[in-house]
Amino acid sequence: SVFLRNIQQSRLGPPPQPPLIREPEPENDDETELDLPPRGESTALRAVAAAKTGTGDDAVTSRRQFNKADVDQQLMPPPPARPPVIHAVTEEEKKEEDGQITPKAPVLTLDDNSVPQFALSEPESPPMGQVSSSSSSARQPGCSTQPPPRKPNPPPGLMAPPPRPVPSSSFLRPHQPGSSTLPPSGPVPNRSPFAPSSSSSSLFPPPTLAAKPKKPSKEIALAPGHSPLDWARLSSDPTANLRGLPPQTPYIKVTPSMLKKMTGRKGKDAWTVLGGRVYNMTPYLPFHPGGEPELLRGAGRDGTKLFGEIHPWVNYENMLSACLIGIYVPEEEEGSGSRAGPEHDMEAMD
Ligand code: HEM
Repeated sequence: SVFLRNIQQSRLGPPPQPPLIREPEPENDDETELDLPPRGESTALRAVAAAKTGTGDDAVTSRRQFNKADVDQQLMPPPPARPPVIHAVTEEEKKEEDGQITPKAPVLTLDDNSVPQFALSEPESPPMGQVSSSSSSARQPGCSTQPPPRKPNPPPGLMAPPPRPVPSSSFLRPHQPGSSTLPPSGPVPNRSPFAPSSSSSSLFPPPTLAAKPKKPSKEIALAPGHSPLDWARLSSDPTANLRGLPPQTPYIKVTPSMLKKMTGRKGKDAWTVLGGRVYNMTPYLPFHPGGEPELLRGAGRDGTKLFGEIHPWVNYENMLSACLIGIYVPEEEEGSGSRAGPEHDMEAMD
């Protein structure tokens, strides 16, 4: 059996060597600054031991690793000092300490793994390389209302930041002594609907068709109980005698000589002619929205033209139906009688 075992060993060859477990090379030389046992050093020590005692691939590999770690340590410059963890005290935290309750902002810290954030609204933020170079002035943009530190000269090896873009609009240009913040002088587009425009595409009417400025109203404040509604109630009352004539007096013919005496003065009623008919305006005087003096302008004469010039829309026939005296007739017809007959269309009015 010993013989057979030797034969098998000679056929199979030497037993396989255990695989060399190589520890990963240190990628971050920062750890050499810490108290942790440097892996590169332990590898180098093991390589030295292997080089002294053993031969073969293991020893060669260990020697190669030892040389590489040694060379790396000599060639690589020392890493930058690790910046301390910065806790930027925000304004909110200050207020919170004072007892004020305000919405809490998240605590922002800077450590090795955090990437400094830059916003376009903070053009004064230091470039990326300056965050770790000046740890005392490093702040997270937006954490404090204090202005960011003055931008120092970039350290050697860092490119200077690009110049700030100059706004193209003159409105955004910062104020300079001697310059005006007003828009640049020049023709300003006039958007008035009445502005003269060379184009005919405007939807506004031409100035000639635009509404004219209205005259100031001459309406007066009517006395209590003399509103238009009060007049409508009074004029519709059949018991009220608004004609100023004896009751049951028929419609009469009124000549110009008769009319001119009825001016509303000297104890006389105010008669007027509107559309060929004679009305007694006396009971309507305190109800006239334009005032008594205006109404009296038409008394004792034909007020048709004057009435139409002021308010042609007013329906005088309905409003003064209870104040109708008769019809307006020329002087020569007066002798035929004061009572107006059917030939004067007074019957139709009834
Ligand atoms: C003939 C002589 C008259 C003259 C001079 C006259 C004058 C005036 C004036 C100046 C106004 C004010 C208009 C304004 O500025 O808004 C007015 C309003 C008025 N007048 Fe006369 N008026 C006369 C006869 C009458 C008569 C006979 C009646 C009734 C039938 C009448 C009924 C009215 C009414 C209802 C208003 C208000 C019109 C409105 O608010 O739209 N007026 N009048």
